[in-house]
Amino acid sequence: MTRTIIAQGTFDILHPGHVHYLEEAAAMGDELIVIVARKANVDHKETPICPGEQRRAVVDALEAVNRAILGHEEDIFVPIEELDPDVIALGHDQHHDEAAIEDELERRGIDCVVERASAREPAADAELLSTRHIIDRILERRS
Ligand SMILES: Cc1cc2nc3c(=O)[nH]c(=O)nc-3n(C[C@H](O)[C@H](O)[C@H](O)COP(=O)(O)O)c2cc1C
Ligand SMILES: Nc1ncnc2c1ncn2[C@@H]1O[C@H](COP(=O)(O)OP(=O)(O)OP(=O)(O)O)[C@@H](O)[C@H]1O
Repeated sequence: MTRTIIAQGTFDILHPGHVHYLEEAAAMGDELIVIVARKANVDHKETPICPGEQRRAVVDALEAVNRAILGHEEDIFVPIEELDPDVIALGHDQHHDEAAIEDELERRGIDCVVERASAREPAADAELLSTRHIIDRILERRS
């Protein structure tokens, strides 16, 4: 049986940290589906620069990713109910609480475990492993 993994995030300006996360998530099973956050749900940091469909299409083009979809506008558990994954792979710094997600999965009768992925260690000196850091660098260099 196919083991389906879900990863999620904003994925505004891609960098090697995203690739690390998605490759690690893909290695947890057979099929990786990525839920790309809607702008309205990115409320814990600055609004993404790139439109949602653009963010989705670029993630969808990555080798580790079988399919990327735009998330639900209001209820983040609707796509999970539809996709019925075996594992939700949380990013190393995602603000979501594992126990709260597990409670909601149980409440909705979804049999799925929650795993936490690791952070990418900077491979080279000047590697920029955060969208915010890339934007800060652009502002610094171009202003
Ligand atoms: C299990 C799970 C499912 C998610 N599904 C959706 C969704 O359907 N729609 C959406 O806009 N965001 C969804 N998200 C993304 C969260 O809203 C997201 O973590 C956040 O907005 C993106 O921030 P980040 O890139 O800092 O992780 C989901 C997150 C998790 C953990
Ligand atoms: N350096 C990294 N190593 C491993 N995973 C990462 C790294 N950077 C981001 N991720 C993961 O990729 C997913 C999407 O991240 P997100 O789009 O928030 O990018 P970000 O670079 O962390 O953004 P920002 O720096 O603007 O907060 C999240 O699950 C996050 O944990």
